[in-house]
Amino acid sequence: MSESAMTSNPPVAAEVRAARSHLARRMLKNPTGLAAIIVLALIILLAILADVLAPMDPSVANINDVLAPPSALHPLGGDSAGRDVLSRLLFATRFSIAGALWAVLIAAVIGVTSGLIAGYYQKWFETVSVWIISVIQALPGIVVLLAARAVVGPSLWLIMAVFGLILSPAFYRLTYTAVVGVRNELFVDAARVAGVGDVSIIGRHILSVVRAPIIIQAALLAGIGIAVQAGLDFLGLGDAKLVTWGQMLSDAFSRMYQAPTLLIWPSLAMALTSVALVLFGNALRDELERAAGKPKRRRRGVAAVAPKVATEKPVTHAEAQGDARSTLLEVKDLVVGYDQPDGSLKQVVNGVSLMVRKGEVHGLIGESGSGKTQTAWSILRLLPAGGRIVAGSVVFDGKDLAGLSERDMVKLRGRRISYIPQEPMSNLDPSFTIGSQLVEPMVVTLGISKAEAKQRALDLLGRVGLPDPQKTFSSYPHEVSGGQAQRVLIAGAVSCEADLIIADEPTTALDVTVQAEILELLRDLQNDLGVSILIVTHNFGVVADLCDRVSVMQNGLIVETGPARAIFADPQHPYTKALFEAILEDGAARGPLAHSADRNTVTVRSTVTEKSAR
Ligand SMILES: Nc1ncnc2c1ncn2[C@@H]1O[C@H](COP(=O)(O)OP(=O)(O)OP(=O)(O)O)[C@@H](O)[C@H]1O
Repeated sequence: MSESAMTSNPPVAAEVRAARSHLARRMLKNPTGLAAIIVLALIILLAILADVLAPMDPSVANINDVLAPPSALHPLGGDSAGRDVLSRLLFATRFSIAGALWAVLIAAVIGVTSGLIAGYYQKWFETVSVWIISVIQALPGIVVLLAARAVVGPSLWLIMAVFGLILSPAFYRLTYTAVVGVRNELFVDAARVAGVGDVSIIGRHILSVVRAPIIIQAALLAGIGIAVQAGLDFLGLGDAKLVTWGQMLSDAFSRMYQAPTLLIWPSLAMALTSVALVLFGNALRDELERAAGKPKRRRRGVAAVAPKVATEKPVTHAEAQGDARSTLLEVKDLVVGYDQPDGSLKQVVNGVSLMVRKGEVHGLIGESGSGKTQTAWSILRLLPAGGRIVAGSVVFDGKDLAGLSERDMVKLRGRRISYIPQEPMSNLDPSFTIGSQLVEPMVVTLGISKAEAKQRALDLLGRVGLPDPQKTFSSYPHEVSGGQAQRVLIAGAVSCEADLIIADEPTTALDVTVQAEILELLRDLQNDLGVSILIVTHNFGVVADLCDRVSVMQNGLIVETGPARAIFADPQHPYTKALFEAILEDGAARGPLAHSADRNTVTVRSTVTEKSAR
């Protein structure tokens, strides 16, 4: 399948995620949503313009207007003290809405911030915040409010701030769950690898996912806030200096038999606002569900495998003559393990040593589950939760990355070491255009202006073979094919002029024809830029096509290492031989591969190789 053909068949989940970015437009097309937005906008407008619209001062009483019926002077009549009901209703709308919003704001700030931090960083913050949130939830809300009223006095703002604290667990749980769901997304990892800091990742990639559920929650809690505040005022516990719907209700209730209509206005205002808030929340949720259709997000699988201890030394081949390039990356005796719930350690890399020289393409090959990806992630220091470097060193350009602080690693990722992932689509955030995802790391990492970064991104998109860079720049990930997305990620990997690119099976998720094109692109870029590449693969065709040197991995160990040509010519380790037996054919050699004399005498039955040899 060609790239263009693939364009017509983008993954459904990607379409679905992109649809979220059009949520506001969809809400305006949803009749319930639109009606709720109009009603809420009108109510808020009345509250803001109360000073202008109110015919009288809401607190001025006139003995002649006590329980006065509606008239030209008092369109809604007078209350029990002879104050204008319409004016009071307008000001009550202002203070009731402001009180509820204040409580929701406090709840959102506390709940969302702690939920984001606990979900993203986890560890001790999660433990502490869960404990505090559980304590808040265990407190009987109304008792706390009454106690707070006794302590702080009849202040609307202080009481509603305490109510906001009581409401905060609702935001915390929502945000925490959403963040945990998205923090391990590949596009979040990709942003991290590109050198984007935690604050930017949280603000841009994580908050964008949780903001719609937060708005829904805020709408529903605002309704509750209005009801609780009215309840307190109704009981006479509110601030007598501020007119609210609760106070109006309390006043009307005391004169229910003389002037029952007084109950109607504040009740109507409360009911209308609460219903509009609930309908707004429901419409937003419906639109989200319609757009999401519960997309399945891919997560790294956790497979069970028996740990293997390093017992054998890798077979090493004599170095290629005249290769005096200096070492860029040296991994020594690397052991990676995952802490298990029973306290034991599951070892997945058992003492790997390998070396990548400047300007060299090094292949890391082995069967599925042999630990190639774990080795690559260890170099980037991006192991999933629970995983850690147990022993060994990862020396990059003279620095041991295994002992580097996270802050220093952030500076290194993207700038000095970049990453090309296995699944291009999952590594692009569906909510943002491709252009913005290329520009952001360049602005952060290279410190250049947005305009400069845009020009650079357009040049790179052209350089990686995308026919219409401007169009791709403005496209969302679901609007390009898998091959095009991989070209975009390759552009991203070279955008900050990294010295080392770690490519984790960069062609696995692609159609074979596209695989060949991507390998060709990598080869060209490597020749032009002289960048070092560590390529993880289980395909000898890829090694033959690209690599100067190769390390063969089995069960978390390197069993054989050396120049690709030497290993192809004379594999020593039984495992390497077995791998070759599985793929080599006896036919005549097809002739040199296109790019390098050092990589030119290998015969491999591989569509990829065949294509590039053509
Ligand atoms: N989160 C995890 N917890 C525990 N073990 C894990 C975890 N992730 C991976 N592993 C184990 O690490 C081993 C090596 O996995 P790795 O992903 O490095 O394999 P690989 O050689 O890259 O395979 P593939 O080619 O299929 O990607 C696997 O056998 C797996 O069981």
